[in-house]
Amino acid sequence: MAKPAVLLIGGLDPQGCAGIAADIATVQHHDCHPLPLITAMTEQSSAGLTALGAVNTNKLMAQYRNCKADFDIQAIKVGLIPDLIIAEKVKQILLDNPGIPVVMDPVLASSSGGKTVADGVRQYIRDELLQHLTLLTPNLPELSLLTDNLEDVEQATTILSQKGLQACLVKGGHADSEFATDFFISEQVRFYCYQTKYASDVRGTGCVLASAIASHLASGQDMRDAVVLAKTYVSRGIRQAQTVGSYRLIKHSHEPWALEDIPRLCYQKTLIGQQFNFPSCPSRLGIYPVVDNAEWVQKLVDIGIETIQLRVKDRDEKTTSQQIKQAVEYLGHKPVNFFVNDHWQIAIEQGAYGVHLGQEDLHDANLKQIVDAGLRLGISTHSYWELARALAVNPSYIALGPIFETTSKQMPFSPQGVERLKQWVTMLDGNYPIVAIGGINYERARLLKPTGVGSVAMITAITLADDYQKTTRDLLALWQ
Ligand SMILES: Cc1ncc(COP(=O)(O)OP(=O)(O)O)c(N)n1
Ligand SMILES: Cc1nc(C(=O)O)sc1CCOP(=O)(O)O
Ligand SMILES: [Mg+2]
Repeated sequence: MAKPAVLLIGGLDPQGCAGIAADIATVQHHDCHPLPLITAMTEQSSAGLTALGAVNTNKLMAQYRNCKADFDIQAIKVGLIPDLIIAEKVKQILLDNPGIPVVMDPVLASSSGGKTVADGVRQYIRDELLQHLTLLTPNLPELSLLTDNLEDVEQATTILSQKGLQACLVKGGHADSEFATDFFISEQVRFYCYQTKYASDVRGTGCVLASAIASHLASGQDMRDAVVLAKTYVSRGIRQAQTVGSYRLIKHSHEPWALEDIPRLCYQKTLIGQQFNFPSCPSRLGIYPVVDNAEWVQKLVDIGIETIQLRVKDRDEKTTSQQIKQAVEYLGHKPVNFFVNDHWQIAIEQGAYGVHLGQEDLHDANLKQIVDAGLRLGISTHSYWELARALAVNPSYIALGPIFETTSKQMPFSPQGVERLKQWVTMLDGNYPIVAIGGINYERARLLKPTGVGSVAMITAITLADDYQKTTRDLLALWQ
């Protein structure tokens, strides 16, 4: 398959640290093809930016037409716009590519100091370009410059969205002593992404972040995943930063991420950095049937199942409560990891071993109450941003699904596949037990075993089996 082409509109830093040079390296590392369109031949050093060096617009447009002639542009990243004439050409290019994701890192002042872009450019970005962008990634000073010194981040981003901006990622949006926090806002969703602070002396990080997001969008990723993946890439790059000349630069690499590289995600400012300490559960939870009544719990535990979930849906409170109570009473002191799906209050009341919650369930659940009651917590994930959300909660295990196509539940996620599961097992190894779920039967469980995943959960493979006892025994023997 052809590599997605990403048009990079920005300035050349002849020292190769920021701007187009950083963009090219990033896009290439994301398996996309960079189309560098240079707006300015800057003169800069560690002492600052001394000249912007806007290029001739006829040359710029001739270069653009050449790119367009041979490549199918899948995303555009915009960086330095040195003057108004170039700004007008950038608008022309954006209008020429309707429906293509556009990420803009508004370079309004060089991080190394010195010359800044003309005042008119700032106004032009606000009045003429914002409405054509998919995402803007300002830092706090840039956000302030674009909104006439508004201090309040949420108010400032609201103003930008009134100008037609679709989404904004404010870097360092809520500066805090321990964490570096970004704020993402779009019409559909708003969230905070936070991480322990890394060294701040690394150059070109804004360019790398925006180019990485553009690359993920070019590859068809969801915006939330593009943001979380790009932030992970930047964090790892900063953690492994290398000294080059007078600078510290991001290391571009394909090495696996460390858990600390992934940002934590939450939906409320008050939850930034809030840690929970759920009790641990075995690192290998084994064969994990998910059933809808207490009778199934009894039948499967009698065969030797040690981890099981009661998932009662669409039943009244009284029946649900009775089912959970019946299962707990039957289990008594048996060494069984008994999880209750969704109904965390009843799980606490009845003294279950743990609770399983999905991402939406997390909005309503009182996690502190679950921790205080000593119950374990499992969380569903189906994407990287959901993983970032789960990590913020620090659960007892993380479920990834659907690994294969499932008929048991309608969901907007395509199958994750075996390779993705393998990647998560490596990444979370030793920190979080993983449960794989979705379309898993005996044959598929056999395929998943070499990934090292500690547990496979299933509904229909057992509950609709011709001979559920034989199927369960076979699965237990396979997972020995
Ligand atoms: C082990 C396991 N993994 C995932 C799920 C799904 O939970 P959730 O996303 O909350 O969806 P519902 O089960 O409530 O429909 C699960 N139950 N168990
Ligand atoms: C309840 C559920 N949650 C999933 C997730 O991906 O979060 S997949 C799923 C259904 C699993 O049923 P079966 O084993 O019959 O495919
Ligand atoms: Mg649920």
